[in-house]
Amino acid sequence: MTEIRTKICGLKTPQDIAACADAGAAYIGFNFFPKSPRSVTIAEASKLAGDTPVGLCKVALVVDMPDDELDAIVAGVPLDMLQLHGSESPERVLELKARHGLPVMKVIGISEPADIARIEAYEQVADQLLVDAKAPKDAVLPGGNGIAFDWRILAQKKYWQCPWMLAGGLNPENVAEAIRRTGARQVDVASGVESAAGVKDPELIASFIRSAQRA
Ligand SMILES: O=C(O)c1ccccc1N[C@@H]1O[C@H](COP(=O)(O)O)[C@@H](O)[C@H]1O
Repeated sequence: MTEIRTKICGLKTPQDIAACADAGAAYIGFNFFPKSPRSVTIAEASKLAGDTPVGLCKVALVVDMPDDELDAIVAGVPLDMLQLHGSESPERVLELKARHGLPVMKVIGISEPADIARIEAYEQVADQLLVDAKAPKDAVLPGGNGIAFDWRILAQKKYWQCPWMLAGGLNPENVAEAIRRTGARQVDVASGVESAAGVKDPELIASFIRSAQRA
């Protein structure tokens, strides 16, 4: 059986990093969206990256970020991957891959079956896809809202040409069912492993990863 790989997003403290490493996460996310309760500065992320064990993939989450700001992040933080969580075009994905020499994971928001077709424009240019719930129109955050989409929509998917990850409203209670229903081999969570907005809970992180790996 293939191992399920987990990404824990929005880490802010060395304890968060240790909890993810101890529990066997494959990826950790540093959030650079200023309005998020999970956002970190370049200096904070740089320190956290220094505390991260080798082998744990360090992902920077950015949303439609201008070049000068992203240049500063990439210069200041040792990263392994960029996560584009805005309305970045396929051309922008290619541009950022070339500019920074880092793999890019492009997020596609899903709320109805027609949204699946949007993935096709990215599967040949992105290194990974993150299939997340589309944020409600009035939401402050474009992700991290703890909202799941109807996983049956993914039953209509074909197999994409790059690895993909499932996100949106996942937590220790529902992650195993989400994996079984969608066939995802990688899962991502932010709010579902927190005791309060932006505060990660080591027990919930461990429980999430255990549940995913036993699915
Ligand atoms: O987590 C955030 O604050 C956030 C802000 C802006 C864009 C994306 C964000 N989070 C990403 O969304 C997924 C799903 O979140 P959740 O598990 O439903 O809370 C999360 O894993 C992040 O990649």
